[in-house]
Amino acid sequence: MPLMKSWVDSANTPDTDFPLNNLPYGAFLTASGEQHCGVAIGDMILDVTALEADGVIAVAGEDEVFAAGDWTAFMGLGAQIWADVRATLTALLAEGMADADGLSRYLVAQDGTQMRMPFTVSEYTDFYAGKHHATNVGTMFRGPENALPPNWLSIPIGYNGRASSVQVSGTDVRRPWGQLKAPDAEMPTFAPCKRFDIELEMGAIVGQPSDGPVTVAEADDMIFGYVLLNDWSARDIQAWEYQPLGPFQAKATATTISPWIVPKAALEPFRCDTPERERPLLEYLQAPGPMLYDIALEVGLAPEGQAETVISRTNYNEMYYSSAQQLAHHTTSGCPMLVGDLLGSGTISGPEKHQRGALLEITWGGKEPITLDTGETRSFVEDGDTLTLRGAAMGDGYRVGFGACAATVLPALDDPYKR
Ligand SMILES: O=C(O)/C=C/C(=O)CC(=O)CC(=O)O
Ligand SMILES: [Ca+2]
Ligand SMILES: [Mg+2]
Repeated sequence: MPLMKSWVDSANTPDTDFPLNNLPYGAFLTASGEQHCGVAIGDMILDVTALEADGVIAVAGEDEVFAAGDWTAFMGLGAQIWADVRATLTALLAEGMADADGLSRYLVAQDGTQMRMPFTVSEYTDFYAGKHHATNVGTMFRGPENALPPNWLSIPIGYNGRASSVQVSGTDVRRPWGQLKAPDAEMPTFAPCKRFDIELEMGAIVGQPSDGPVTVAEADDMIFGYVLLNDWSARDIQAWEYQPLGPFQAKATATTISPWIVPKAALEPFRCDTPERERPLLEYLQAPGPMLYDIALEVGLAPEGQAETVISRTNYNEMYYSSAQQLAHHTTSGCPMLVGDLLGSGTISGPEKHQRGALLEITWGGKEPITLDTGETRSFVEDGDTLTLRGAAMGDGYRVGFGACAATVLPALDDPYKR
C-alpha cells in the first residue's frame, strides 16, 4: 500500500510516524484542560471529541461516544464501528478534502500537548513469548540446562500484572523499595532496588469481550490495536520473590505505554508469520494465517541532561507467539476477557546482543556493562535516566509509527516506613 496523502502537509513526509495510513487513537488535554479523544496526523492531533460535539462526525445509533475523552466506549462498539469511523476520519483528512480550511480549526499541535491514557485498562497480563529472551533469562536464573521450561514450546506463558500501575508515556517512574536477598546472605533486607531494568514489549489492547474459549482467528478479531510497552522490572526483587509463583512486586511499580493506539487496520500491510515451530502446537493455538507484525523497534537510554544512546534494535517479528495466540490461550479456562484488557507480548529480543530487549540480557546480569555514547557505563537503569522505546512498521516511502514510549527514573523515596 502506498502513502495516502493528506491535506495536513506534515503527514506526507517519509519520516513522520503518523501518515494518513496510520491514524492512531490517543487522549490529550485541550488548552482549557479538558481530556479529549484525538487521532494523530503528521505533527498534529485531530480533535475527535470536538468533531463529535459539533456534529461534524457521528457514530451510527450512538450519542457522545467520545465525550468521556478516551477510546474505551468506542472500542466496545465493535469492529464495524471501528471500520466506519476510521473511514470517516480518513476521508476528512484526505488530500483534496473540500472543507480542509473549516476542519483545520479542529487541529492541535502535538508539540507541547499533554497526552493522557488513551483507554481504561481493565486487566493487564504480561506474557513470556520471546524465545531469545526466555532462553537468556532462564539461563541466568536457572542455569543453561533449564533455559527453557518444558512447557514453553507448548504454552504462551503469562502472569497477571497490575492494571493500576500502567501509565502513559511521559509519566516518571520512581525506583521501588523491596525485599532483596544476596545469594550468600542469611536474611533479606528491605531496600531500594539496585538492579532496575526495562523490558521492550508490544501491548495488545482487547477491544471486544469474550465469553468462553475463542480461536486464534476470533482472538485476532477481538484485538483493537497495539501500543509500545515498557515492563519496568526490579531484577533483584524479582530474583528473590519469583519462586514459586513468578514475578510479583518486581513488575508492579510501573508499566509504561506509548500514547497512541495503532489500530490493527493500520498494521494489516505488515502482517507476518511467527517463526518455525520447534514442537507442533495444539490445534487451538494454531494460527490460520499471519498474526504477527514486522515492526522495527529500538530502545534509547539518555542519562540526565545528556544525549541518548540507542542500546537495542530488534523487531516484533522475533516473537514465538502472537498476541492473538496469547489471547486465545487466555480464554481456554473460560476466563472472560474484557474491553480494555492489555496483553504484554513479553520481552522482544533478537538473537544478537544488540537486539536484546532488557538490560538484564544486554549486560548479562550486570557482568558485561555497556558503554554509552557519553562514555558512561551502565549495567542497569540509574536515577535520572530516560528510557525511550520507539517502533514503526516500514512501508514504501512511509512508516506507521507508535510515537515515543518514554519515562524518566526518579530516585527511590526515603524509607517509606520511616515517616
Ligand atoms: O523467570 C523468568 O524466566 C523471567 C520472567 C520475566 O522476566 C517475566 C517477564 O516479564 C517475561 C517477559 O517480559 O518476557
Ligand atoms: Ca515483561
Ligand atoms: Mg510490568
